[in-house]
Parts: sequence; C-alpha cells; structure tokens
Amino acid sequence: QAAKPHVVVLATGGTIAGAGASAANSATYSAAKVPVDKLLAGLPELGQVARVSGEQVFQIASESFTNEHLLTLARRVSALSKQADVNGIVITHGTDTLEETAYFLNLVVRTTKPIVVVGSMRPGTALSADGALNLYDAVSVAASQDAAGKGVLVTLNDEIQSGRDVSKTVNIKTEAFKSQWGPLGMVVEGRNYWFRAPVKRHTSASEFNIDEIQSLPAVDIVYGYGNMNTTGIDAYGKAGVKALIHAGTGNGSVAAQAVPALRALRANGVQVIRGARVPDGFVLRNAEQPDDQYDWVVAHDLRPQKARILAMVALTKPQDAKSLQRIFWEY
Ligand SMILES: NC(=O)CC[C@H](N)C(=O)O
Repeated sequence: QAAKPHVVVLATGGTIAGAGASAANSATYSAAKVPVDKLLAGLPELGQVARVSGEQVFQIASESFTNEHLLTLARRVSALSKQADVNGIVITHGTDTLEETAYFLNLVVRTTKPIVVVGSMRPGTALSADGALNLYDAVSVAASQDAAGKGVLVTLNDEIQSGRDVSKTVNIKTEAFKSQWGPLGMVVEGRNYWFRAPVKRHTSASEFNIDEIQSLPAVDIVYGYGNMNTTGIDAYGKAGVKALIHAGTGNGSVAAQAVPALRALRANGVQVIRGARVPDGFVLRNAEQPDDQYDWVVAHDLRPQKARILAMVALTKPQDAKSLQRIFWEY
C-alpha cells in the first residue's frame, strides 16, 4: 500500500482549540487552550486519510491576529509548501478573522499544494462540537490531489469554500461560513465533491510572494452610517495610512460631508478604496461616486476586511490608483 500523503497541521488557536467548563457551554468558553498535539491525538481517524504532523505556531484568539502574525504564518506555510515531503497544509484558526488569513495566504503563498484553513464554532468540550469533523475534513481535503491548484480553501460544515470568497456570516450557528458565490464543493466521509473552481488569481498565479514581503503597509477601515462625520477619516490620514477602505452604505455610497475629507487624503497620496458595508453584491465603479475623477478605487465584491488584506498586499509594491484597481479586479 502506498504511503499516505503527509499533511502538516499549523495550529494558531481559536475555538477549535477551545475548552469550556461544561458540555452545555457551547458559546461560553476559553478559545486557544488545547495544544495541537492533544488536538491531533484526540482524532486518531486522521490516520485514515493522511500522515499528520502538528506545529503550534500561535495559541491565540483570531481577533488578536496582527500583521506580524500573518507574515509569520505565511512564511511558515510557504517554507512547508516547498518541502518535497509535505503534500498539504492545514491551518487551525479562530473563526473571527479566519477569512482574512485565508485570503492573505491565497494572495502570497506561491504553491499549488492544497492549503486548508479550518475552525469551529463550538469548543471540543461542547455538546455537538463541530471541530473534530471540520478538522477531519480539512486534513482529508489537504491530502487530496484534486484539491491542488484551487487556492486556499476553508472547510466548515461539510463545505469546501474558497478562502477568497468566504466570510463568517453568523456568530452562533455551525453553518457560519458562507459566500455569495457558493461553496466550491463539499467533503463527505473523506471524499471531495467539486462543483466549481475559482477564477480570480491566487497562489501559484499571484504576482505577490511572501518570500519577498518584509512588512505590510498600514491600511485601515472607516465605516459609513447616517450622520457620518470625518473624525475617523482625518485621524487615519494623520496617522499616515497608505490606504483607507471606506465601508460605505449601499453600493459604496459616501456621505456628502465625508467626500472632501477622503479627497484630501487622496491628494496626500493615500489610496481611497470604496467598499460597502452591505455583505453581498459588488461595488460598481463610477456609480454613487465619480471614481475616475477622484482617482479612487472600488473594492469590487470584497468585504471591507478582505479589501484591507488585498490593499496591504498590493501596496507592498508601488501602485497608482489604476494599477491598484487592476489588482482589485483580478484577485
Ligand atoms: N469560533 C471562534 O473560533 C471564535 C473564537 C475567537 N473569538 C477566535 O476567533 O479565535
């Protein structure tokens, strides 16, 4: 019998490594408690699909991820992806910012080997805990050749999602991760069932490479709402951000009183990226605001937190608004 594929599990914390006081605690518990060795030892079924080894990279709740964490993790994933004895990589992660890390890896790790980011909504100590099956699914997808070249993937709730498209959409239920474009496929009992493939550039086809990125530029987000003011916009400008994402209302609309502040930022060289607080759809260029005239960029279908990731990665190289917009269309 041929040797099983080797999958490395990089553990970063989150609820999938969480523990609560009682089995009834599905929502009240401490994240990032269980070490990776214990996580893997508790799931001997993994041996049916792969030879698994674990590394504890961090042990944190994902809302505390910083750019430094992203860089450290991506460098490790990149190094492992170049090892001939590694067939796939799984990252266990808190669900709160899982979609940001998955998209970051999708943009900067140059490999066709499967990379799967996984989390859970309930700690392993809870009734109907979802982490064990999610992790089993992640390892089995990472071990399969048909998952290669599809970009960074996310497995929760039996679904295989694109790390680019997926977002956390519910903060309690186990079917928390959704994409308006739908999952790529499903994973059931260690077998993948594919229905679509990503068309945006990713991983091996990316112009970005973590091996060449030393640091990430400051990119922040301001939220649009009724009675909008410019306090946040002005403060981020003073703080020296390289780009500011405006999470606008509707189709990325911007309050009249906020437009001059954003234009002043742009005049100072800051990239202004018009996103939307509406979860689905996509922002149309030159609708709601004259982007060509203001030299602004639209975030396409990326939610503000994903637009921030792409803007940081893009601005590791010099960009004018035109080249930045090209990147937002392509990735
Ligand atoms: N379900 C979760 O993983 C949330 C736990 C925690 N807030 C985190 O993101 O790490």
